[in-house]
Amino acid sequence: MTSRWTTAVLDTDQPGGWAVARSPEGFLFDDNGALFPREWLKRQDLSVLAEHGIGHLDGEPVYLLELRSHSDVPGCNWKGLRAFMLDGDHTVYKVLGYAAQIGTWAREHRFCGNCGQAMIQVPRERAMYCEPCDLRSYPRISPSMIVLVTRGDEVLLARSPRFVTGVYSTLAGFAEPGESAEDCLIREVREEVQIEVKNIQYMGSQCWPFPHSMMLGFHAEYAGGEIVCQEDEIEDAQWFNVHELPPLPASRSIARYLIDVYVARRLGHAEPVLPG
Ligand SMILES: NC(=O)C1=CN([C@@H]2O[C@H](COP(=O)(O)OP(=O)(O)OC[C@H]3O[C@@H](n4cnc5c(N)ncnc54)[C@H](O)[C@@H]3O)[C@@H](O)[C@H]2O)C=CC1
Ligand SMILES: [Mg+2]
Ligand SMILES: [Zn+2]
Repeated sequence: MTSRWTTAVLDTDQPGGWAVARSPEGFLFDDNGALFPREWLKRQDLSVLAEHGIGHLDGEPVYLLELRSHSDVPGCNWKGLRAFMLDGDHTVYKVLGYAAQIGTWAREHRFCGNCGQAMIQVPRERAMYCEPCDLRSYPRISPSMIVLVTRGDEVLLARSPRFVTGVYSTLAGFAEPGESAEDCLIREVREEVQIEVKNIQYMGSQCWPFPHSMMLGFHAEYAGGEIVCQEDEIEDAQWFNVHELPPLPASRSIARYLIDVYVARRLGHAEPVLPG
């Protein structure tokens, strides 16, 4: 299967193509979605911070206009990336997720972290460059482990105070320097619920552009301990029977995929497919 969306570093001096506009309020959209004819979009009254050529959608070039602030465009509105993730065309969400990560990274790397001088976009490469320091900064990706811990018919799910009311999810956390994926997983499960795990199995990965996580998904079996929730991070954690699950995370998340796969295996149903 050929992919509808491929990333590329495009020359912003070339005319034409599609463009998306991103402000701190999210992406601009109208009845046709979030992709606009680029020449039309550039004629609107937008406070453009930077333009990036980000890839091809169905063979057409796509650009990002990263804005300082949002402004009123007749017939259009602004919407956050999360809303595009929850609903609508998955390929468009992938385009916007990539655009958001490039926009965030370029915005946060306008100045050199070493000497503080202005950095420049490197032509034909996704990098910001400081000439005096000969320093290149590339888009940042933060590896995060996410794990479904199980004990027979039971799955361990937890709530962060940040979650939507009632929703329980798998445990997750960012890798620290010096850790393997497995080290991180074991540490996060210990820190968040004081449970020990065994038989760690890699299940798949997912880009999570909020703002730049790369989720590495695992399954692990319970090996010991009683649940003790980490203060401030975990509001509640419980063992749930696969027949009596609480409200779960969004269907496009890897958290949901990890849960759905295990439930399907226990119940002998067809396994779901991880959204890319
Ligand atoms: N796609 C999915 O299904 C899910 C994705 N996630 C994502 O996984 C990531 C990690 O989950 P959490 O439980 O929030 O992490 P966590 O358990 O490591 O705790 C969050 C804390 O980590 C620190 N932190 C923030 N950004 C960091 C970074 N880039 N590197 C290192 N430490 C950082 C902060 O102190 C923050 O309060 C988040 O981006 C979250 O949105 C979480 C659950 C489901
Ligand atoms: Mg966590
Ligand atoms: Zn510098």
